[in-house]
Amino acid sequence: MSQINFTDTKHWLRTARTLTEALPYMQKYAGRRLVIKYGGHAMVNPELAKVFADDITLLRQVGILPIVVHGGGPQIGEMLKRLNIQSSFIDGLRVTDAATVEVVEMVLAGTINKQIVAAINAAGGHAVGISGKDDNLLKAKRAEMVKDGKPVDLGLVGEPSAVNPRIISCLEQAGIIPVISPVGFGPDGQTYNINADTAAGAIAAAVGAVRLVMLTDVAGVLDKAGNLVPDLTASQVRALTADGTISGGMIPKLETCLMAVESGVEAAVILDGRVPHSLLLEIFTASGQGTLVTRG
Ligand SMILES: Nc1ncnc2c1ncn2[C@@H]1O[C@H](COP(=O)(O)OP(=O)(O)O)[C@@H](O)[C@H]1O
Ligand SMILES: CC(=O)N[C@@H](CCC(=O)OP(=O)(O)O)C(=O)O
Repeated sequence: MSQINFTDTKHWLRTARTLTEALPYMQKYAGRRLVIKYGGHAMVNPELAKVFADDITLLRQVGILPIVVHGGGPQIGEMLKRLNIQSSFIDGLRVTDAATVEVVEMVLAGTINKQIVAAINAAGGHAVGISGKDDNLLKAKRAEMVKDGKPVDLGLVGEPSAVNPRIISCLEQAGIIPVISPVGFGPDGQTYNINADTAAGAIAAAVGAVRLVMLTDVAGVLDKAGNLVPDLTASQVRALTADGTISGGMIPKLETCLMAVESGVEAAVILDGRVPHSLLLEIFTASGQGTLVTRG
């Protein structure tokens, strides 16, 4: 519905018509938490990365509480290649040995986390980067996977066993945007590689987020003919998974969306991170973007 040019956030904010359109949504989301999963594929373009930082900053400036949980799968892959460490995925999850988990933590909690933090701060926001290890944010246990009736050993892949969101509240109270890398730790101090979608979903559920937004590199969930599916309920997601329409990285993404909406998050959205300002378009306009997942 909106014909406004979204390529410049400041222009967008100055436009009275846009403000009129956005105001009810600003009021709806004011003071509420929005968990934004920023996928590794969505962050490879530096111009889009700047736009993302602008949008996150803007959300905070209008009184919404964004929590960024980031991935970095392609960037981990590049570093593993440089180090001559072989890597493979099963149903969207990286099989992770001791050498791999070291690289995962280095790339996610080091390079990528700090890039995002620096971009938000350069955009005029206040961001602090943490990982799941900080203040016990993400406790993890070894992930269990069964494929074709047989158990699959993914190594040091973790799934959240407990989320302690205290550090998030502390940062928010100080006006700071938390930027979280999905590295967790087990009871014995073992570092676990948690898929960023899974971590974002667990955090969204634990903090009572109003929405979980997943920024990725496709328009949303596509059907077998390649057309965008605008809305999905839990039973439809299960059917699309069973008939193979959904594969690879889309599997943990949709499983997470289901878990989130079943845990009280109002809705989860899979959005095209390649479209400038898709986040603002989704949050502040009536014409939703991507695929909206609800309990149904
Ligand atoms: N039905 C589907 N619709 C859209 N994408 C799908 C579907 N099935 C599998 N995919 C794959 O899932 C990918 C998104 O997952 P992933 O690569 O893990 O993204 P991210 O790095 O953003 O987490 C898409 O690029 C696409 O290749
Ligand atoms: C267990 C597992 O698969 N962990 C992921 C963590 C990063 C991630 O999820 O990044 P994206 O969101 O960019 O895919 C990995 O090692 O690639």
